[in-house]
Amino acid sequence: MDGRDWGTFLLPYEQTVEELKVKFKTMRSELKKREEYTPIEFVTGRVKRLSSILEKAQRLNVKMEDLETGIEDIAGIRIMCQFVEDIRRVAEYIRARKDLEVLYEKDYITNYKESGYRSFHMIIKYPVQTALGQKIVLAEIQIRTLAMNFWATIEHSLNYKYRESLPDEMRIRLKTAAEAASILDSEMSSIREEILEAQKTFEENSNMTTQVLKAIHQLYFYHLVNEAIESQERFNVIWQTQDMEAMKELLDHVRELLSGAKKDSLPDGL
Ligand SMILES: Nc1nc2c(ncn2[C@@H]2O[C@H](COP(=O)(O)OP(=O)(O)OP(=O)(O)O)[C@@H](O)[C@H]2O)c(=O)[nH]1
Ligand SMILES: Nc1ncnc2c1ncn2[C@@H]1O[C@H](COP(=O)(O)OP(=O)(O)OP(=O)(O)O)[C@@H](O)[C@H]1O
Repeated sequence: MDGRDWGTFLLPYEQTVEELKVKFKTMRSELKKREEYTPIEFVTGRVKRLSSILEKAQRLNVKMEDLETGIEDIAGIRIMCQFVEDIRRVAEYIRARKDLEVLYEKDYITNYKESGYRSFHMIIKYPVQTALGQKIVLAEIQIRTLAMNFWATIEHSLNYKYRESLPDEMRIRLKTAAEAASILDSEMSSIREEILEAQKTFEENSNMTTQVLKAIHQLYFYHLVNEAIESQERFNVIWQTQDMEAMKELLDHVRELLSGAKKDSLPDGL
């Protein structure tokens, strides 16, 4: 091992992790304010411990002088999402950023690892402004769902690096647990789709109801009193049954009455 000052070596990585955490936490709160929904649930980050850097360098045959390029995750952040679909959205936001450059991506969701591990990884180049000037460092961004994170956290604590020494039975059970987490993600996504669909239908129905009531009210302005009363009675019946097809027909009918009345009320010659 060389005699470099390891504390100083890690400084730009520490700054990178702090800056990236702030940036993605800010993105979370901004999106929440703008769109009421944010694809980012929470963000964590860490600088790899020296012992882990050295162990990985040995494992990957990276020379000491090549650590900065050979170990890509000395600085790492992790973005947790509620739904699998959110992961693609977050990746899009990252690709569009001007303050970093995506070097490459690893899609362990489509191509999950032998262990069962699922996540979306991006390796980025990040320019960090140090007291000595700009330094470009590599950093890893892991994007995953809460379920993927639950699995990976537990599997990590069971020491994924030494998986080779795990009994086969344990390996298989961990893989089965990863499948279960993936099924949970799919199920939550489909429930979410249905909830969004139901919310949309509710919104459309409530808009139509408002339009019908406004249109009936307008009939009085054109002295179509009988038509207004008859339409209101039809509305009352439809409202009880919540038959939105019939509501649409009523809306069309009242609109026809209104456009006829508007034509009749135009001055001669127009
Ligand atoms: N818990 C868990 N995490 C994993 C697993 N595979 C990868 N990871 C995480 O993803 C990171 C990147 O892994 P890889 O894409 O395989 O890249 P790598 O750094 O060349 O490979 P490693 O030697 O596994 O670190 C790792 O440093 C871990 O944080 C796994 O099977 N289980
Ligand atoms: N990109 C990341 N963002 C946030 N936390 C991470 C990231 N990568 C790893 N961690 C976490 O940091 C802790 C220490 O892990 P470590 O630095 O040994 O890295 P590892 O990625 O798990 O392993 P490897 O040596 O294979 O890269 C673990 O709790 C791990 O889950």
